[in-house]
Amino acid sequence: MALSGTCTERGEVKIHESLDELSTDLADYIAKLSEASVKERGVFAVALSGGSLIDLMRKLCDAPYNKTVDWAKWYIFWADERVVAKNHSNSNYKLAKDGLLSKVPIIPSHVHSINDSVSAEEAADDYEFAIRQLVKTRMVSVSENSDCPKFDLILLGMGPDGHAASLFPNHSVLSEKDEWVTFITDSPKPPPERIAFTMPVINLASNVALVVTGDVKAEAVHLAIDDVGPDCPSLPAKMVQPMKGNLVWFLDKPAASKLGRCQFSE
Ligand SMILES: O=C1O[C@H](COP(=O)(O)O)[C@@H](O)[C@H](O)[C@H]1O
Repeated sequence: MALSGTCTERGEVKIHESLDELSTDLADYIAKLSEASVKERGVFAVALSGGSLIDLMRKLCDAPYNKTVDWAKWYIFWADERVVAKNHSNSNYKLAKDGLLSKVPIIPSHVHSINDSVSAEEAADDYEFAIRQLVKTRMVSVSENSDCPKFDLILLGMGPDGHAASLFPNHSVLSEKDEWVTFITDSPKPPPERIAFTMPVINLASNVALVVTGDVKAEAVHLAIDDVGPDCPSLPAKMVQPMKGNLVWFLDKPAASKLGRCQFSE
């Protein structure tokens, strides 16, 4: 069973006894959001990341979710992508295709991957243009006070350095306010060329989940969630603060091992 604690500005924090338990809880959370969104808007616009997240989503491919989720209503995006060919082992698209998308009946034309045959800058521009068209048709919802996209769910991982999507600590793109999709060519983690949703787009989503496992990430989890005072470095994961949406952290015990702030109850 997950131990759950609500930390006011930092969202709900769920700590799991095992990766198996976390995967079940994550599948349940995504399935419930999908059901609510399809009921309310007729569609579910979800942005994926790469890394360990996709394997942790694996239970969605099994019963009951493979049958109960309304896959035909899903629209898939990437909160970050590496600018490599789609069949490259570094591609977040390939990871998701192999681990999830090829195993459930998602409509291929609903899968919005990046153009990988251009530069990172052009890929970011192309992707933003594609999202703009889908915002016009409301396949992606729009925020109340701007023309910005409001994804039903953005699923993020976090690196040991606190990076989320491909937004790395101290990088200038962290302060990007005008673009929806940005690019980098100097990622400290290979491959160097990547695109990512900007912080404003992440923080306008209706729901954001940060899915983080392993003791190598415990210090960054502590810095991102606990109140560590004014000297706390500005971590991308800490900057994930949905303005009106809900934030949920899915952690395993090793990732949560340095957390001090939350009081948890079963
Ligand atoms: O490079 C990336 O890393 C992060 C974290 O990956 P993880 O394997 O440590 O979970 C991932 O969320 C992001 O999508 C990816 O491009």
